[in-house]
Amino acid sequence: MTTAKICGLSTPVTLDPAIRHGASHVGFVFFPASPRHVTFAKAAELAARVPGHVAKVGVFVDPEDDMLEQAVGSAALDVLQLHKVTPPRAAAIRAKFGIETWVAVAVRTRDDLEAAHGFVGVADRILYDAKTPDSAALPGGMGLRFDWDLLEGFRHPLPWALSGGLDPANVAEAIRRTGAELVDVSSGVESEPGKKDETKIAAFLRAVTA
Ligand SMILES: O=C(O)c1ccccc1N[C@@H]1O[C@H](COP(=O)(O)O)[C@@H](O)[C@H]1O
Repeated sequence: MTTAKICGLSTPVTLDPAIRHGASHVGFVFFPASPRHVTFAKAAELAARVPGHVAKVGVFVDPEDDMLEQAVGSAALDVLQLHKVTPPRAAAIRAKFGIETWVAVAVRTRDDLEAAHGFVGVADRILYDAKTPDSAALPGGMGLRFDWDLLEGFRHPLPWALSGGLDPANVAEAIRRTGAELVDVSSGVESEPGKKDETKIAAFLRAVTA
């Protein structure tokens, strides 16, 4: 059965429904340039509402150790989701924190998928996400999707998840075409950047389990 992470939650009024409607993972973004960025204090407040069966994922972009320490300490994170890290850096973070570690691989072409092989032994999961333009402020969370057919026949070296441009209308097809066991969404369940929408969250989670 496919499970789902709702990412970029920043208020109790959207976190609670995400949990109630069946998210397996909830994501908190620790990246100041993002409209979904949460402070350590806010993350602590939100994390306290999350029951044990739902995993708390911290989303980071090339983070310093100090940022990771404060986020892990305040929000009792279960998973570190790392964007823009090299395999040696991912290995160092995983060794230091001893927490399940996901690495985002940005995809535009079939060759981009090969980067996943570099993370064997240093990450627990690969998150395939659409590559954003070089000029973009964010490496994710922009509602961009990549060609899912690129995954066809690809021998995944690690457990993986699908993200990038998913929404309530396309997620069922995405799961059918790629066989993803875990899907991740941020902007596709928002009414505007950074503003999560309970109705869209519920529709997304319904579509995942349908
Ligand atoms: O959501 C963000 O603001 C963000 C910032 C920095 C790195 C990653 C971010 N989000 C991740 O991006 C993907 C896809 O998002 P979308 O559904 O296309 O909007 C997702 O994995 C988020 O975790």
